[in-house]
Amino acid sequence: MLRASKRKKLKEENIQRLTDEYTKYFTERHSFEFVRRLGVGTGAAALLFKESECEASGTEERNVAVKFAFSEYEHRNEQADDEIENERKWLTRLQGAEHIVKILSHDVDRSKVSRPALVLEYVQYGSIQDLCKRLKAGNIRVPNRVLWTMFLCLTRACIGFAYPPWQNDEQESIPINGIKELSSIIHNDLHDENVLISDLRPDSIEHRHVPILKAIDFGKATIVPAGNWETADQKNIQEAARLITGVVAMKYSTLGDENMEVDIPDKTGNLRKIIVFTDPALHDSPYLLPSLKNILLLCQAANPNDRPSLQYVLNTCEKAVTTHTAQTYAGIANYDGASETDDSIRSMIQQIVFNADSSP
Ligand SMILES: Nc1ncnc2c1ncn2[C@@H]1O[C@H](COP(=O)(O)OP(=O)(O)OP(=O)(O)O)[C@@H](O)[C@H]1O
Repeated sequence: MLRASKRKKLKEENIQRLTDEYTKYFTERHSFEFVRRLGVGTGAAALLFKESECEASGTEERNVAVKFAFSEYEHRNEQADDEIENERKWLTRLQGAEHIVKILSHDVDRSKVSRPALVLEYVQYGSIQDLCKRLKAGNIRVPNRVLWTMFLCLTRACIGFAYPPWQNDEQESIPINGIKELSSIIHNDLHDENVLISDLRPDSIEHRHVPILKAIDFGKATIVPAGNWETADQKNIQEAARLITGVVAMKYSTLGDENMEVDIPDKTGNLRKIIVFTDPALHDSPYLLPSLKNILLLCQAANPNDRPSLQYVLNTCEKAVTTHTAQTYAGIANYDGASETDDSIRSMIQQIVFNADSSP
């Protein structure tokens, strides 16, 4: 058995060797320039490159992420390689959805590199986990209106999984009259390091002040078989609501889920007792609008059949994002509703997202 320090050293050497290999490969074949390492997960590492392309109008530059299979333990290498290939398959199928990271069309010649790799759109403002760390350090509460927008993003990502194909950064919505078949794809690993923060979209109501979120890491994605106890939509929306719970609780990777019985109004407004499995910080939060708290709780119902449909969650979030103003939050006791104005939201996002250092 190797000592932890020795294992760490070997791991670092291994990542560096693969980094050198990919830098050589992409520099020679694709006019890429290595910038820095983006992150290391359990089965892969990601590198940032600057890509320059000569167009008639001059040289165009863009940042791209290269993700390659890597694992700390050799016996898991094959699994890590399989996950990259699995991710390639799903990202190709889900290509074009606005809230899912794009796979870029650079095939990697496997005979020239030792491990499989993907070239991806670079999502530049760090993960939800990075955000939670900053919130915790600054003891900053995320305004309700920002939470609604973030949840709407993740709901659209879930719709993205459910109804491919998509085209040209298409905003995901439920197709009408069954013109698309339900895919039953589950992401299967939608945790706070697998949702990254991208840019604002000044011409979009949803992303004028709050940047767009994108799901990454489809290595464990799969299809839920028909007749499973939990459908793909039920599982995906539960993971999405849990992620927002982490933002409310300012906890990252440390949510302490518990079963609890709560009274929640159903679609018709009747109170029902429902068992939910979530961190008590969500239920106990004094500053959330009841409708936001309820929908987050409901999506984490222990019985998947109690979770709402994607259509219901989409309609509820869309309505909140498009109609709520700071005034909507004026009645919450001991809460400074001024933090819900457009100006406050803009300056908070500037402080905790755009001015923050997202490099490791
Ligand atoms: N497209 C991207 N843009 C920016 N950073 C990225 C991108 N893809 C990956 N990263 C960074 O690299 C890290 C590792 O990537 P990823 O989560 O996909 O690896 P993994 O080993 O499959 O993860 P896990 O441990 O969740 O299985 C991410 O947490 C993120 O910080």
